[in-house]
Amino acid sequence: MGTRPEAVKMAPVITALRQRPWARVSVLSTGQHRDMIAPMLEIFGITPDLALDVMRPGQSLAELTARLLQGLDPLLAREAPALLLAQGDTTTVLATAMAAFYRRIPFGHVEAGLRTGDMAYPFPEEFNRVTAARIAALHFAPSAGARENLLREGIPPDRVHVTGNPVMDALLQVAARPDLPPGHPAAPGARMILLTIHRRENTGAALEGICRAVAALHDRFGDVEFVYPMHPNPALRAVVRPLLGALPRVHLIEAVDYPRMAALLRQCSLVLTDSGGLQEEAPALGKPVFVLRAETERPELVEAGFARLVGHATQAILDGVSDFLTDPRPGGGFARGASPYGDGQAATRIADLCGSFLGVEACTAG
Ligand SMILES: CC(=O)N[C@@H]1[C@@H](OP(=O)(O)OP(=O)(O)OC[C@H]2O[C@@H](n3ccc(=O)[nH]c3=O)[C@H](O)[C@@H]2O)O[C@H](CO)[C@@H](O)[C@@H]1O
Repeated sequence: MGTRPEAVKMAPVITALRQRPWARVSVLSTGQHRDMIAPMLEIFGITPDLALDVMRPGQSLAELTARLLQGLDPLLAREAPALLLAQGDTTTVLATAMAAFYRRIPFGHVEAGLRTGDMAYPFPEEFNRVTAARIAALHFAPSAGARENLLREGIPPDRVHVTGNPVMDALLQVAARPDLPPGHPAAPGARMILLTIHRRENTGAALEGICRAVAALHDRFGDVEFVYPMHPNPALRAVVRPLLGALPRVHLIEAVDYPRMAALLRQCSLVLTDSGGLQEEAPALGKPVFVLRAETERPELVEAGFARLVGHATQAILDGVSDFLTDPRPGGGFARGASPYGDGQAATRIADLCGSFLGVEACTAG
């Protein structure tokens, strides 16, 4: 794993595998987002066993991929795992799948089959996940739609399993903790909107467009407070601070740890985000989502009415969110109900499937 979302989604899988008598699990952190991954793993009581140090200032995606391959290969030669797992669509996942291929180690892909159908969007993630799927021996699809995408690409059906998304396992476990911290202080009766923005395509003019919509909503609705845990990327902060920093009911805060994120999700009335994970998490806690992207690889959320795709244009966001805030219906016209991403038992299913793939499942009986 290399980034914060990989940590949150793999933590339940690591825990489930570690409970199997047949499994010896090594956790490898590639260091892609080292500062964000370590605290996330700590929440789940996980410490990486192996670590790479691949980040260099200003390096290109090609350099990062090359450095990952060079770092992974000797580790795979030494550890010689029976199975290698990675989650999602980062450069770490692409390089892990390729390194496994070169060493002829079976690769299992968690969160398999998400697609926009556009290689350029999101960039480079669509390429990363399509390529990882070509290599994978085992595909753990979060939804029936994701499975269909893989079958359309010619992946044999017996290799594709709908497990749900382990983000559900992580969220439901953490949100149920008795020591969940408080969310963010807000005026009595205020409606809180949780905002996060971090995707490559939402920088520069796109980010400005989103911030102008937030500023206009702030001025239009006096009972609304925004809480924005900011991604550490300085390029994002340089745009956000001048546009939103002085507004009294827009709270720009540092990135929060996962229990605090669960508390903010519980507290909020609405989520505005370009995050994949938050799109999946918000409906699980009954919160509507406006997706600040032109396309989503999670169409089931939009089709079932849990989320609306609103892009980054100021007027579209302003109109969409204003309609929601003035809609008298409960939930503002958004759907509420069972999440399309499962019941919080994805990790157990993934561990079971790894066991049967390796032919050791009999050892887990009882
Ligand atoms: C194209 C795309 O959609 N790709 C996604 C992308 O990940 P992402 O967009 O989901 O990433 P983030 O938004 O960073 O968040 C992730 C987690 O961090 C929590 N969080 C957030 C802010 C904070 O202050 N404190 C927190 O605790 C938050 O609740 C959530 O669980 O790559 C993943 C890896 O392959 C993919 O799986 C995933 O499809």
